[in-house]
Amino acid sequence: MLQIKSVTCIKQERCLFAALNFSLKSGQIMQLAGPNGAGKTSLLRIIAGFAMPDEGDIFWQQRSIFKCYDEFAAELLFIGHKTGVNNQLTALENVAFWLQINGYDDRQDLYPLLAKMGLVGLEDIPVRMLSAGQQRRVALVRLWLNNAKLWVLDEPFTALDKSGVQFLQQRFVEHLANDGAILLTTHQDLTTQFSNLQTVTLEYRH
Ligand SMILES: Nc1ncnc2c1ncn2[C@@H]1O[C@H](COP(=O)(O)OP(=O)(O)OP(=O)(O)O)[C@@H](O)[C@H]1O
Repeated sequence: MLQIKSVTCIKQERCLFAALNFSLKSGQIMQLAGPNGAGKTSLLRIIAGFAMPDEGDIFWQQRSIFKCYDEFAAELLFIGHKTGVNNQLTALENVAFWLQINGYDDRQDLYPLLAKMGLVGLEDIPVRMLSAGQQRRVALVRLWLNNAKLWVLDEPFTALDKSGVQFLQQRFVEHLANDGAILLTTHQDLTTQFSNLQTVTLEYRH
């Protein structure tokens, strides 16, 4: 499904990683580990096609993502550090917008979806007035609103409480069972036992 071939990244004359190789198949989850500054976000951004590697290439279904980016992008859901949520809008308005751009029926009842993420009573408040964890919950509603096969998630558990972390991992299980694949960074251990979990660790290189 996804192959990282011989990928090198250099930032400010520091080589973050060199000739990195790994692959991810459908049904698999991969945790990218490593200390602050090791290059995890840089790698995720390259894999999502937002930045070019200094060397190497990323393949999706055997083709370079840089040569078939539109097809790859249609299969990708990237949720990064910045939540991608419009802070001026309410949670409900954000979700209605995502539904529209993903071609879903935007007249459906959105309240149950927000309730799933523990946002009952907060649906109509501008997102900027929510806590960091609540804002992240709004951002993560997107995991229920698309058919992307590959999820690339940078620190998805940040600011979530225990129940949020658990709920998110249940969603991961569903996605993997539907032949999806997940690549994520997290500084905390996953609490769900995933049978198809792989870990890649980036060391901090000086
Ligand atoms: N846009 C940029 N321009 C220059 N240097 C950058 C840029 N983005 C990141 N870096 C540098 O690249 C290195 C790796 O950063 P990156 O964010 O990929 O690390 P990380 O492993 O995700 O860290 P963390 O665990 O703290 O999120 C850091 O030393 C950082 O200063």
